[in-house]
Amino acid sequence: MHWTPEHAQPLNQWPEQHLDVSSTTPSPAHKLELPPGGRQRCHYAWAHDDISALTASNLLKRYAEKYSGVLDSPYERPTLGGYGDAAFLNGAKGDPEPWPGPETPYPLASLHEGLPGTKSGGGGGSGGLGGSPVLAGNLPEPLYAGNACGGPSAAPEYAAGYGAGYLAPGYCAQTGAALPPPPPAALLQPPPPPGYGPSGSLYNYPAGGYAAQPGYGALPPPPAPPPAPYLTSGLAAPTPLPTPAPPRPSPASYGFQGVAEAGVSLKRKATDEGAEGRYRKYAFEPAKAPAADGTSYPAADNGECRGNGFRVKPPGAAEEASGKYAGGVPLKVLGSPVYGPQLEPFEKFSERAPAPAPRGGFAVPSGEPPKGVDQGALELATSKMVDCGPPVQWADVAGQGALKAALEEELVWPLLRPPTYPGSPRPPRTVLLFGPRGAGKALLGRCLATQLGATLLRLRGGTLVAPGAAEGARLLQAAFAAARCRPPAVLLISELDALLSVRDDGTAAAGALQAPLLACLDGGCGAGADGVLVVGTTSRPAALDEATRRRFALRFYVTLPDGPARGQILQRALAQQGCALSERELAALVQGTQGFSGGELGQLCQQAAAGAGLPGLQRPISYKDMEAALAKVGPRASPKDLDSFVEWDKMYGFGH
Ligand SMILES: Nc1ncnc2c1ncn2[C@@H]1O[C@H](COP(=O)(O)OP(=O)(O)OP(=O)(O)O)[C@@H](O)[C@H]1O
Ligand SMILES: [Mg+2]
Repeated sequence: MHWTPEHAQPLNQWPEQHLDVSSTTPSPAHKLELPPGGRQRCHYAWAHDDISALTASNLLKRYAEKYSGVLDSPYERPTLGGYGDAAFLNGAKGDPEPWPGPETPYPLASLHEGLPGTKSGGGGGSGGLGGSPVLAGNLPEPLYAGNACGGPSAAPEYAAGYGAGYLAPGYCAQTGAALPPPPPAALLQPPPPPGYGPSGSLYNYPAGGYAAQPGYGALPPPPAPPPAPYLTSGLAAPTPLPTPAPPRPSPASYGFQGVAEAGVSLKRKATDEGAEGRYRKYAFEPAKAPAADGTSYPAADNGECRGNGFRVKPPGAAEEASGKYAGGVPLKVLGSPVYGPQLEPFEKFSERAPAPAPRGGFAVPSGEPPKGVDQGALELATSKMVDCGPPVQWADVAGQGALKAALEEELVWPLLRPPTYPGSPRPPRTVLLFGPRGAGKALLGRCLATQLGATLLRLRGGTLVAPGAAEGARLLQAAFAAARCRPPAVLLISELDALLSVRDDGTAAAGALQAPLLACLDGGCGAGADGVLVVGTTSRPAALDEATRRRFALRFYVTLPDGPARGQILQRALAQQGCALSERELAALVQGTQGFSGGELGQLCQQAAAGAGLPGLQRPISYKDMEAALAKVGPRASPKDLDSFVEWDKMYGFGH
């Protein structure tokens, strides 16, 4: 469509123009019925996204080049014909015709044409509602009803330039509450002259806003507008900020700035659309879900020595004073790497300073010897039963990770923790460790004493039974009394099953020492007092009758060491013999000692050492010596035994 003088008529007398920017004839879809009494509706292409991005960007470019020149030169109202560039009218694809005459302002000036207050004459703009590239096509009502649709007009002399900026490409009043997003900008214009702007009288929106634009009222806000021809008017925009689609402001909020900002972002959208379809990136985006948190913390590196490798003493290294704990300093006892926080080094039990006052439930009044206990027996017990071995850290027990954790959580911490409230349940004072011979039950008992900072008193069931029931009973009571005298104390009774005679059919029978044992466990002879923990161990749990079994609040299965634990025990034992097998040999040995207990592994190494020569004269143990020793030392626990442990654990154990 070409610009004709009829377009110079007042806006509301203009014939309805519904131009599809892609053609000069309105498409049926674009032909909107005028609402009754409604004013001229201008429906711009961008609301119906008829203009292609390419066109928009071409137009943008072209106008940017052309329009920028205008701003610098005194404004001359161009002749009417100057706006009629068909390309802009119709956003026709392909290059628009050369711009006629001097740089003319943004063709939107025509929007002001015929508006009250606009300078008459020649009209302006590029063909009025349908005349501007912005206006081409069926775009929704301009926001400024006073302008495009009969409102007060923009100051004429700036109309085109500023009006263009202000009226803005594709900007027309919405007759409804739901307003299309403001058109983008051509709006990067220099600020309008004073009085020309939303606050000026120029814009008085109809009271109560606009009726809903057909098709807009009830619908969800339209998608962000596609690039529109109005972009042609924009000067070279500064790099618009990547802004999300502007919120849909109410009509009154559309000031020059508002539109400018919106224009900028929309302009950016258009160019972005034109460039790589980045338009969408400025549309409103729901917040992205935070990245799925799939990252787990890397498992602790068990490869390091602290994890589960014994710190092997280099061959020939001088034997360190015993009593030091693992941490690179060889111990007399076999041990596994650090478990849990490294504890303070302890001195030997006998030389050690008085045990640190135990904290929490294990704190006890100073040990008054219990009444009625034979003093002789007490001294005997104290001298014979108190264990002066080196402290044992969790790390000195190879493997058994789950069991160590259970012991710490179920026993050590509750004992060391102060009673949470008066009358709170007392922590357990008795624990039964059962499992194959040499599996490390006593070692764990010693470890508990170290963790509790307690005096360790050890006795074996077999030793008690030997002198006869009466003597045994006396010793037992003395042991419990001694423990009571040196709180906190751990009373480790190994081979508990020996205190109970067992019928041939394997069922438990009341043994000679069962009665005194139960009495002591029940608190007689001072055992149940605070500050004394009784650890019973047995490799024949089935021999314990129910009465005895129930006296132990906790019951844990001490299993045979697994492969890695066997490797650690072997390494340490061999290192103490000044032997260093190759990795491969060690691996073969670990493989060949399946089912061995820790005790049996120790015996194996001792056997190999014997094969390597007399003590003190022996050469380093070789793999061959180990192979020879394997012929003599084997695992004692049979698969049947192991099954019975598992069964008993299922029935009476605490699992871990
Ligand atoms: N897990 C282990 N880590 C390090 N050394 C171990 C381990 N298990 C056993 N040992 C060593 O094996 C030997 C026997 O251990 P312990 O006396 O604790 O076995 P036990 O279960 O009490 O045997 P028994 O049932 O015969 O009393 C000890 O020298 C101990 O240091
Ligand atoms: Mg033992």
